[in-house]
Amino acid sequence: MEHQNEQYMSTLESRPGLGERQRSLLPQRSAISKGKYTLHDFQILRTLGTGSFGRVHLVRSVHNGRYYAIKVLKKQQVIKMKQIEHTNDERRMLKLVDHPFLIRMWGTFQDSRNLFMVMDYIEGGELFSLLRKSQRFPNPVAKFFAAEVILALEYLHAHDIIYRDLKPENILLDRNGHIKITDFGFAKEVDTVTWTLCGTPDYIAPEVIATKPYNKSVDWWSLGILIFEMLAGFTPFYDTTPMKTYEKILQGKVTYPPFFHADVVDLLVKLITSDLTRRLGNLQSGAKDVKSHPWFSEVIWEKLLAKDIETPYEPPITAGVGDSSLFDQYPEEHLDYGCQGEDPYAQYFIEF
Ligand SMILES: Nc1ncnc2c1ncn2[C@@H]1O[C@H](COP(=O)(O)OP(=O)(O)OP(=O)(O)O)[C@@H](O)[C@H]1O
Repeated sequence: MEHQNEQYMSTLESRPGLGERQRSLLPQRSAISKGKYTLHDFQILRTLGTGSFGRVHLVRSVHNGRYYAIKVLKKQQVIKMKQIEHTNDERRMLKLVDHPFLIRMWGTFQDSRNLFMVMDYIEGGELFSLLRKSQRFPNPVAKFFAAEVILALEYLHAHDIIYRDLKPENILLDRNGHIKITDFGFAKEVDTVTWTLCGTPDYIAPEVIATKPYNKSVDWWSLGILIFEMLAGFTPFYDTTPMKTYEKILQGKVTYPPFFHADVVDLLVKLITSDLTRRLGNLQSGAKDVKSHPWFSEVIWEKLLAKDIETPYEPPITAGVGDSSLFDQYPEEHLDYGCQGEDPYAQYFIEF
């Protein structure tokens, strides 16, 4: 099973200050403080996933015996890839957000080489793995996951956060089969527009490729790609290289498989459009327009938010709490965690 782990970030970067908030609209969750934990508070069990800057481990608290996921980022790698600002953004966003379908972070700490983020452990694995195993989802299953994603996006957008990296790899399933969106590495708090080229090739909106200013609209585009992929088993602009994929995205020609329902084609045509004045979600009524689309007519949004709706798939978590059999295996490597020597990068990560 291969993850498409290529992400593209350009040093075009957001132009400083433009449209970015100085202070957040979200309440600061006081329980999350920096340096609240140390490595000694956890026993590291295994690797759950790897990313561009480090890995995510399953860990167990030596105090309360509970399982958590710790995301570790190598400072040197973050700096090499010019991701200091995004990393600090990720920490800040995760500290702020509080929603049933978004990952919860408990705290952060650092040593001289690495940054650590302590999060809830979500046992059901990635939506990506389930999708590859299933090849494609039946209409109601895709609709259920899409609807939970919409509630998460609605919440983020209401707080002026663009997520920017929606894809099945970043959607985890909890033990009951509800989604949790993880990886806020590209999330950004903006009140107008931004410019950074980031995301994953297949999911990038045309306005991002064309380096035009963009906003929350990019997440609605990615939602369209996600729904397409869940129903088809492949993405609409798939090609062998990112460059060819970008070309296809800019051409904007989508072929809808004949087994797609007419309702969903209508929805996708309105999401996967480069015309920002017509893209659903990006219009006057925002997320409401998406939620009231006929494809979602049977969704009772309040019940869904309350998790008061039966999930279509319950992850087979056989070994009880802390089971990690639904995650792929990654080769374990020697860990250089806990170094307390000289830290040449200390000034870049004072929030951790
Ligand atoms: N809270 C969690 N519980 C369980 N598994 C998790 C959790 N957070 C992350 N993972 C696993 O680790 C993987 C990598 O996490 P994440 O995407 O946050 O890392 P990343 O370094 O930002 O990766 P990328 O370079 O792909 O953006 C996820 O796809 C998932 O499989």
